[in-house]
Amino acid sequence: MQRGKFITLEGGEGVGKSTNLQFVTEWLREKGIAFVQTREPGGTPLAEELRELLLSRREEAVDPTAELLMVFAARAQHLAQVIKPALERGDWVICDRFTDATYAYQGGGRQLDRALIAQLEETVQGDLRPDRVLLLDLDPQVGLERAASTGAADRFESEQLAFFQRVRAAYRERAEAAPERYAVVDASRPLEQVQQQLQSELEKLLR
Ligand SMILES: Nc1ncnc2c1ncn2[C@@H]1O[C@H](COP(=O)(O)OP(=O)(O)O)[C@@H](O)[C@H]1O
Ligand SMILES: Cc1cn([C@H]2C[C@H](O)[C@@H](COP(=O)(O)OP(=O)(O)O)O2)c(=O)[nH]c1=O
Repeated sequence: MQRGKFITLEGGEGVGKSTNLQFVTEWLREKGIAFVQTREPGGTPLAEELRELLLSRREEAVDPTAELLMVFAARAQHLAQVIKPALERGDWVICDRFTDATYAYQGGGRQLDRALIAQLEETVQGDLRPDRVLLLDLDPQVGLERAASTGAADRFESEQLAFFQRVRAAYRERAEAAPERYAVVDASRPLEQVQQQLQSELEKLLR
């Protein structure tokens, strides 16, 4: 049995992740590919509880290292319960955010040491990495304006613009360092053009 493909969708706030996730899953359905759609932080009951803890706004300042460890705790559970079994069955996995978000938000945004993130990545994932990262890239000012129309701000969305500029820079830096694994999609273009590029990226995975 051939292992399924592991695809992740990444980007800052309001880049169009939800809209395009739907496009990707419709494409998978059309192709008749068995897949699991999931998200991080989350994807299992325990990991979803950790997500609630991570996203809820609170009086107490959250220590960045505590935040980082919670993200990886959720990820370990998600990998064991959902992602690895799916890939081993031959299903594809489409995940809304994964470890690139940790490099972007905890590494870029919170300015934590990338070497520490790499160490946890190795411990939690072994050599498992996404086959393809679809990175929706957008000026955070535009993204935050788009996101403002979709509900109350969570703990991350309440950060300042400079935080999201570091998030974007960290994502782009990762994509530039390993262009064979990343598709950088200019999300400032009309949706139709964004989805044309996504489709051609997905079709490459069938070869
Ligand atoms: N390429 C695009 N151009 C203009 N508006 C877009 C584009 N993609 C998404 N949007 C709009 O931006 C808002 C946020 O999109 P959404 O998919 O919810 O983003 P995210 O999940 O990344 O926060 C929605 O109102 C959506 O219709
Ligand atoms: C996976 C992951 C997410 N996050 C953050 C980024 C998002 O602000 C938040 C939740 O992700 P998400 O549901 O994608 O939020 P949104 O739709 O508002 O973009 O979790 C991290 O900080 N580190 C991580 O490793």
